[in-house]
Amino acid sequence: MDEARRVRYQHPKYFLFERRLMSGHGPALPMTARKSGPLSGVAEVPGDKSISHRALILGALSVGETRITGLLEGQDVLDTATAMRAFGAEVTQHGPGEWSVHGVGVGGFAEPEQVIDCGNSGTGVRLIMGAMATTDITATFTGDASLNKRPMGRVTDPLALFGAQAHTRRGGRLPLTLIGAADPVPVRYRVPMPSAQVKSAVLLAGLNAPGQTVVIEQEPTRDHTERMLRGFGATVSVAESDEGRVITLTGQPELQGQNVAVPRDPSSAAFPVCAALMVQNSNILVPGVSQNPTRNGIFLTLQDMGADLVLENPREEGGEPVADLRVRYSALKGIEVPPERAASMIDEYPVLAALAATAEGDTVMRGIKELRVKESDRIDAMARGLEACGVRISETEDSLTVHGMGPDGVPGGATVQSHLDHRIAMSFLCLGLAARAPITVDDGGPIATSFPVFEPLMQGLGALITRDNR
Ligand SMILES: O=C(O)C1=C[C@@H](OP(=O)(O)O)[C@@H](O)[C@H](O)C1
Ligand SMILES: C=C(OP(=O)(O)O)C(=O)O
Repeated sequence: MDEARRVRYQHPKYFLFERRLMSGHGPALPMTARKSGPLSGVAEVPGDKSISHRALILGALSVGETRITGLLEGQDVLDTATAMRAFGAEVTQHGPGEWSVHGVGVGGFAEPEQVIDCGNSGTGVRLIMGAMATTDITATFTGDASLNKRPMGRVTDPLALFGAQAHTRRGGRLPLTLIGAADPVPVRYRVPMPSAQVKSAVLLAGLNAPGQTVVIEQEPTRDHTERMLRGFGATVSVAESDEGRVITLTGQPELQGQNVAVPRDPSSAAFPVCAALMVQNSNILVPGVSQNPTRNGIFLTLQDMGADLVLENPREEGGEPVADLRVRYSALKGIEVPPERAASMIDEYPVLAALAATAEGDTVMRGIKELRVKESDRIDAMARGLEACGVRISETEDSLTVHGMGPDGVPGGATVQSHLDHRIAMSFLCLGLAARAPITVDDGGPIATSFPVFEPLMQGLGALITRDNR
């Protein structure tokens, strides 16, 4: 058995999840959440998914050793680790969350012998396509049924400007083969939608192009790639202009392996935090969560809704601002979420929509069109699921309004479809802890892509969540 598979099989708890995700089909894993007593205790959520992908990819593009602690061992990140091995890096797990990468240097990727299967991960496939697009090699990428529906033209279009060629029969979707540019040229690219994945793919491609690659984003999106590129030794400057945020990268640096301490994931933290705000009399602590300002929109929004959410012990860890989140149950009021905040909380709208159902009044979420091209169409998935649970919603192409029913008002008593989307599954399981009747999600398997310990962690706080196929 190769190293990649061995590492996966070392996680017996998640064996079922991973078997299913690796094969791309198999039995669904229905899960049910029931009305629970107050949640209490300490919720140590796993490492940040965005930073974990980047630590592996930048480690692979560096010379020398990168040591990573706190790596998220979710399936999305494990698939990126497997891909980095296929491109020639040595990636080793030393203990829980402790990994090392011996990189091949910028431009040093080898041509993979196998198809690169990124599973459920948009971040994985888009960043890896960027990282290989300016090397004279060819690779074929695929994913699961969800990823293979998602748009890849948003990445292959700018990569073509460097000289890379994408071939797909599926209208810009996976599976696709990317032929890297033999003589890459640097690029100036204005990202047409708020997307850190597109920005990052262009920056990673720019690494092996001579001269300066410039990426312009109209709205700031998560900035981990810029921060980490600098940390690995690249020259990256950021300037605000009338056009937006202008990021300039000097190509062909020699990146040096680094020590990366991955902070805990704010997107995962949002689930126990919102659950504690739905279940009356809850009081939990979520320590060491990243408070990067490009990621903290959900916490600001919860405070705007009236949440008793206190950031204790703010500090810097591994170059990221972090804090311990103390959350006490609070009766919330619906608000209009500032649309300019959308990019800083894009993955948190599903759980916010669930929480909004238990608030008093309407919660209006606008400027969220990007949610339609995530692991599922998240506006549709939340709208249909909430309706099934007896909650009234209104939606447009780029907005969702949830008409709150108050702390005890959500009927529940439904089975909701998760559409191979971890965040939809977790959001409805959180809502089920506060609804009058249990909520079942048809398939909790994908939760292992980003938050493999969700179930034991929530149970440890007192949440009544069970698997239904025992
Ligand atoms: O760059 C990243 O790590 C991510 C960017 C976001 O996607 P988009 O770039 O599609 O907005 C986010 O939804 C995803 O979970 C992680
Ligand atoms: C959108 C997400 O991930 P990705 O795009 O990497 O699949 C997510 O984790 O919510």
